Amino acid sequence: MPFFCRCAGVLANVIHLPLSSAGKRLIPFGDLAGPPPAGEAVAEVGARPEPCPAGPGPTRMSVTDQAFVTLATDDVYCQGALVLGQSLRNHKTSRKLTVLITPEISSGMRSVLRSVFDEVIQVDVLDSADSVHLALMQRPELGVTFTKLRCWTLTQFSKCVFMDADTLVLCNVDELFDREEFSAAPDSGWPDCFNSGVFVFRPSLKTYNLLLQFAAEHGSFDGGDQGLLNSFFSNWATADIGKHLPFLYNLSSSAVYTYVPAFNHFGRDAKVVHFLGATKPWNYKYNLQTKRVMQDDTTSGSFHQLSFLALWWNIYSASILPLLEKLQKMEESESKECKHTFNGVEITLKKVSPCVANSQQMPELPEQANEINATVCSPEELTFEANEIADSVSELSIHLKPAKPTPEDERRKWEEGRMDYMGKDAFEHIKKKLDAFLH
Ligand SMILES: O=c1ccn([C@@H]2O[C@H](COP(=O)(O)OP(=O)(O)O[C@H]3O[C@H](CO)[C@@H](O)[C@H](O)[C@H]3O)[C@@H](O)[C@H]2O)c(=O)[nH]1
Ligand SMILES: [Mn+2]
Repeated sequence: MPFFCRCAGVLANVIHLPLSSAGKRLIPFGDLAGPPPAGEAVAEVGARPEPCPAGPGPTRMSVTDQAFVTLATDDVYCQGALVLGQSLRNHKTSRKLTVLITPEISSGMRSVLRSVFDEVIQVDVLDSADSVHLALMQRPELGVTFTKLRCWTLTQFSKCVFMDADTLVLCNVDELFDREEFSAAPDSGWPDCFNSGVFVFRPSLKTYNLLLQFAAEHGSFDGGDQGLLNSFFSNWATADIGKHLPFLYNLSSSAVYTYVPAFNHFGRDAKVVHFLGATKPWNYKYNLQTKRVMQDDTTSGSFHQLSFLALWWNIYSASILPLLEKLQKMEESESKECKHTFNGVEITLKKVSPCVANSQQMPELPEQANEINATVCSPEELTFEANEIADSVSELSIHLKPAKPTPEDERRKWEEGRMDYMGKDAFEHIKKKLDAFLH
């Protein structure tokens, strides 16, 4: 059987569709915290009066002049946009789903986006090119987030909710459209500023032009859109509490880590999780069989963070991967890996031994969390299990495809004495080149 067929079989075997199993709301930490005390959800100041409904509610009348909007300027951020869009669909939003993309997005990815979003709209990149301020945040890549400002040009809609491609909704959040421009939640790093990962706005060319003018005159204090928008909507902190979204609508997964008691107390009502910071869900690897996120030297996370990450990957493997598969059959490869390759992105499905997988993941887990306890294998078991069930265990990861080295890179390598003696710089290859040159 060709390997891609076996991969498909593996997927069919191990992936469950937790989000479509109606009636169950996926709160990864719910079981740990026990049942909510009566009336707790109503006691929150400024939040919606009833708790997050359990699972998708009844289908609502669709509202065509309002939309959730996100942005992706490359195929990697598209993976995030797809999971966000799917999470909004899973929770039966009644609003349109729109994604802004830039010319760099591959045609394959565009067609996948079209199967999740109602509208895929191309815009040109706006870049702050403000390396000094971006360096302060240690995020030189965030200049392109100025492209977010393009969302004000979507004047076919009367009101929109912008959501970063690294956010995920945990329940229906259509009530956000009851808010006015400019509503946003506090930033966990500096709560007198809002975080620009989730905000309510009214598209308007007038506002758009004012924003561009403001950007040209004042720049952004952090080099990204968040600094600019905070300076532009500068009375957010003090003017109207109605424009302060509860933190539950933009729960930064890193804040969970800094105030654990608050998270334990309020976290069950979280509605939107935001994976802000340099490490995104797609930088982790995911074990399809155990449904757990794996860590290596470059990634880390608390138990709660890992639970949110697992939720992201659940949606990715259950709903997004099949769309990618439809588009492009996974290739057979000698290293027992299936790969989807898009413009600059490789999505890899790899067979691994379960014990190897388990040994890499989750640090210490709370005792109650037995449903996600790691399997501990002795060396004998390891050999046995690797032989017996390696076939049924798969690992999923998303990578940036390494860019081809330029001729300058190659020359520098030679100058620094770092030749690839065993590969393309092996004597036989050099001889071939010389022969070709001489003849
Ligand atoms: O190369 C990129 C970078 C960003 N984005 C989009 O812009 C958003 C913001 O970038 P992100 O990496 O999510 O930034 P954060 O780690 O969330 O950092 C913070 O700082 C950013 C810059 O000010 C703000 O845009 C964010 O909302 C704020 O949470 C993403 O979600 C994407 O929608 C891209 O499409 N391509
Ligand atoms: Mn973000």
